[in-house]
Amino acid sequence: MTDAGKNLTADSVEGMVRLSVLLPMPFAGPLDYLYAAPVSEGSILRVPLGPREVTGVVWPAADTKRPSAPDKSDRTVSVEKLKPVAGRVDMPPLTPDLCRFVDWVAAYTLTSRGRVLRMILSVPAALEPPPVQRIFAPGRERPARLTPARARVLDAIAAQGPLSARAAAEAAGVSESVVRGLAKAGALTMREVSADAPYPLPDPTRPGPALSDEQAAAAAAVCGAVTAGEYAVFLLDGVTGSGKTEVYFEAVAAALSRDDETQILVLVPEIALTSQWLDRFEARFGARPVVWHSDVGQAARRRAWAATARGSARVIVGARSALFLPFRKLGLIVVDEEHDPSFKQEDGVLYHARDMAVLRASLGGCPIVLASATPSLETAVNADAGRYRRLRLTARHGGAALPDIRAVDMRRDPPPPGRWIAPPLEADMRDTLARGEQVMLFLNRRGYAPLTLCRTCGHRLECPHCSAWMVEHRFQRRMQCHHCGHSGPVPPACPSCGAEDSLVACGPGVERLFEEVGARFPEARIAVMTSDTLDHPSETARFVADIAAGNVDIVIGTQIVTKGYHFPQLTLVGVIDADLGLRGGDLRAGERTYQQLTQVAGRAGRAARPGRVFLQTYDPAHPVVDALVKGDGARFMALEEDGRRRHAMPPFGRLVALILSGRDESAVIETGRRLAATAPSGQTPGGEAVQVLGPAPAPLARLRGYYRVRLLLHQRGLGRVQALMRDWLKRSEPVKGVTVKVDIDPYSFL
Ligand SMILES: Nc1ncnc2c1ncn2[C@@H]1O[C@H](COP(=O)(O)OP(=O)(O)OP(=O)(O)O)[C@@H](O)[C@H]1O
Ligand SMILES: [Zn+2]
Repeated sequence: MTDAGKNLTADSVEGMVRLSVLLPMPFAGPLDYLYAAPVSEGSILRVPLGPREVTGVVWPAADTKRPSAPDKSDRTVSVEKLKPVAGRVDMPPLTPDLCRFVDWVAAYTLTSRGRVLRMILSVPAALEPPPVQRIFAPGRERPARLTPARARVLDAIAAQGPLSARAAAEAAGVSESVVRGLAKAGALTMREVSADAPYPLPDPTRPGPALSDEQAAAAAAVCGAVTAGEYAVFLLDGVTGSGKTEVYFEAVAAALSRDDETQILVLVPEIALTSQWLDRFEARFGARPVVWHSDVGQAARRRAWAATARGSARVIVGARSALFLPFRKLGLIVVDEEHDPSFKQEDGVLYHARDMAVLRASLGGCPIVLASATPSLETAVNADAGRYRRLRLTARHGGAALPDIRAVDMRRDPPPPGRWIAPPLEADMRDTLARGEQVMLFLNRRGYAPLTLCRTCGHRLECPHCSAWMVEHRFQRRMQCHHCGHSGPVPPACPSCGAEDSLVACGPGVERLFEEVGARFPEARIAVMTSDTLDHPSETARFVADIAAGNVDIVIGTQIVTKGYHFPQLTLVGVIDADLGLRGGDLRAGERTYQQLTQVAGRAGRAARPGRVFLQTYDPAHPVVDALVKGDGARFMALEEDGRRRHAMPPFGRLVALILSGRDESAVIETGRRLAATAPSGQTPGGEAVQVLGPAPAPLARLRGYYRVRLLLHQRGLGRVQALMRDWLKRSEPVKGVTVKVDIDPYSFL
């Protein structure tokens, strides 16, 4: 890429050009700098800022169509005051559609463009020249003295090709000084190469499985759009185990086959990014994709970022932040498990990765596939309206039946006191194990018990920093707050009344369930899968391989087990508390519980033998339970849709949450009062009714020592709310020390 790009953004100023440069920092708009020559938009530069030198990007003029955020313009600064650019970074410019994406995300989420750019330039080290590595190859001289150690080094390099000193020493079982000695003697030559080996290329010409008619039709539709290179949104709506992954792999193959440059992004919920998925990809394409998520180390991040920017990384699979990677030529996006709540980012810039992925596809002109067995209502409504194209897979692959789901009425068939598995589930567990098949028990609660209280005085163990109970983790012998991570030893006596041996655990967590299962099935091999026991991907891989190989009889897990696993011998799923997600009554509680239980039920009977699912519930008539038992998800979603439509709730209306927090409770309350006093009400210019609810203490009224208060704006219609929100926020100053977080389209109401 040369400087003589065609998108010049600069005015000439006495031989120097004026460039508008956006910095990855929270303040409002781009700043102007001078440079000796025009530079293409998107180019990455080093510029002075006060005493520092920082990275910035030559920014295109605002897109007139975007919902514009008023920027502090820098245009008024006179030329003499502008500083020159310090230098250019050797990296291809960000593409025009990526720059526009930053503008749109910032405008939509009501944040500054600089903060969004910071999510793109997330790996500063990737902008440095790649680290080099010294490798040693055979030289011209024969060493005068050929000791056995030296001979082994020469043999290793002759066999394996050029090696680093460390690798050669390891291969020969000698110290590195032997390698260096050979180099000094001229028997080896040293050269410097980039430490980043290129990623192996996935091969799209390898044959995939023979697809069923339904699968083939779905794949053809997506491949058509991929080959045409045009924006289209597909909803791949297929029951669990129907081969959605196989279908989108075909689209990946089509995108790879287009040319040598097209890149593909697959977004998955973080915990679904499993070794099983990666193995499947590798089996299909002969190479692993580039992986991007929070557990990827610094060196791998740097390498992945740079390779994405340079275009040499072809397939990237990642959690939501992968959406902000600097692709050169994006030709396909897949969002797997599109309904998953973890696509909503709840820290920093609050965005929904699925929605922003659709935006990115539309700006970049590429197709996007949203895949799910339980599409979100948002997506389903878009599909029904014809904005998205729905592709259905109605059957499991290879004729496997969907599992038989039944409710266990806990009022009629309760487990004995202090136990959590009801008799009908226990009986089926015995039969299943006797047949040599596997059982999965699902309980979405980490730790031993959700609550510990004192039998003598009724005191409950609470987190000192949050309005939340401390959760006992018996495996680690500690109490833990699941909101802030605060932890401490299990107290020997009640901290309130001092009574000894008086603390009792209330309710079940997975660890307690483990205890019960161990006592009732002493012969069974039991594994507990939670984020506590699987804190590293390699550990998860081992666990999963063990289960798939049949070395485990009973798997007990939290939501971590619901995502995408395929265990052929697993035929029974027991949901210990099907009502758990329905309590609390947030807007999407029913929808989310339906989705989660469908996913976990979908792990049962995926291969030759049929599956059964037991839902333990105190309310078998609840519409969610009823829909699962009758296999009538469509009716449940229709009901849900009716309710939302009637109340003009998303996706038929809009919500914006304001979350106020600060150390001083009265300052937080006062800020809430001010915001309420200036709140919009009545009708928007578009004629949609708006109403502001609150301020009210957040359900998590204290978090990490901060007091929290919430307000909720509800607009009965889908007009844009951003301008209204900006005006409102401008009208009232928060009290000093109070932060106001704006959450457009909130998913969490805590
Ligand atoms: N056409 C096919 N030929 C051979 N195997 C297939 C085919 N389609 C699907 N399978 C296999 O069936 C199993 C289920 O498929 P897959 O995991 O793609 O389904 P899914 O719809 O993504 O499932 P879920 O939503 O439950 O995660 C996998 O082991 C997959 O390899
Ligand atoms: Zn806490």
